[in-house]
Amino acid sequence: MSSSSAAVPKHLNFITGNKNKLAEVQAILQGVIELQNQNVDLVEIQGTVEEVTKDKCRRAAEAINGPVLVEDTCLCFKAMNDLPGPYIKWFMLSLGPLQMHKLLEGFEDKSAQAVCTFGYSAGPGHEPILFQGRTDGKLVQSRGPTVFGWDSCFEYEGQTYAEMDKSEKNKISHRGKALDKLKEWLGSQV
Ligand SMILES: O=c1[nH]c(=O)c2ncn([C@@H]3O[C@H](COP(=O)(O)OP(=O)(O)OP(=O)(O)O)[C@@H](O)[C@H]3O)c2[nH]1
Ligand SMILES: [Mg+2]
Repeated sequence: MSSSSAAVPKHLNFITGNKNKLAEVQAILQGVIELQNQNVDLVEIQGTVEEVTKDKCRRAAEAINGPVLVEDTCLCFKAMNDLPGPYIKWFMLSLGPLQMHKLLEGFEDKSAQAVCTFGYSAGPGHEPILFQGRTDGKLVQSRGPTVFGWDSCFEYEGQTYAEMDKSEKNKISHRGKALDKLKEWLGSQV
């Protein structure tokens, strides 16, 4: 039987191969809960971000046979009815941050939304619990260091993510907001 009930986790095993994500999650959860990390190459299905994250979470729990935290990040363009969404990684790999803005060149509306969805599962057979954060911004020509994905082409209130201090980004970012919900849930489990 599938169940979402679980005891309070003493630590979280964050399954990701993305070092930049890991660094942000470590910084945001510092002092809240111990974070471990394993890099497991997980198949990512097609679907809504919730479907993608739940499936990723179930696969991760089965792969390590224990409790896991996973995360999937989307970048959605309003002019494209929310595409590329969960498929942004492939656009990043193909275009890179310097050409990303060209995707919306033929559109007046440059609105973009960054969406971060964490999934926690207490182990195989335990239904994943989701925590989602969304930040509205727009797609712009790359400004700032091109260290992390599309940070340099996502502008929020006049600054790209890449132009902000890390702590500033974490306060308003899709990931920061999703982790606020995770922290709230951890607090409510005591
Ligand atoms: O500029 C950015 N600021 C961010 O805050 C951010 N978060 C994720 N990304 C990128 O968006 C795609 C998501 O794909 P994704 O969620 O499947 O990640 P991934 O495959 O790299 O790692 P994981 O699936 O092992 O966790 C990947 O290209 C990531 O590099 C970001 N880029
Ligand atoms: Mg991935």
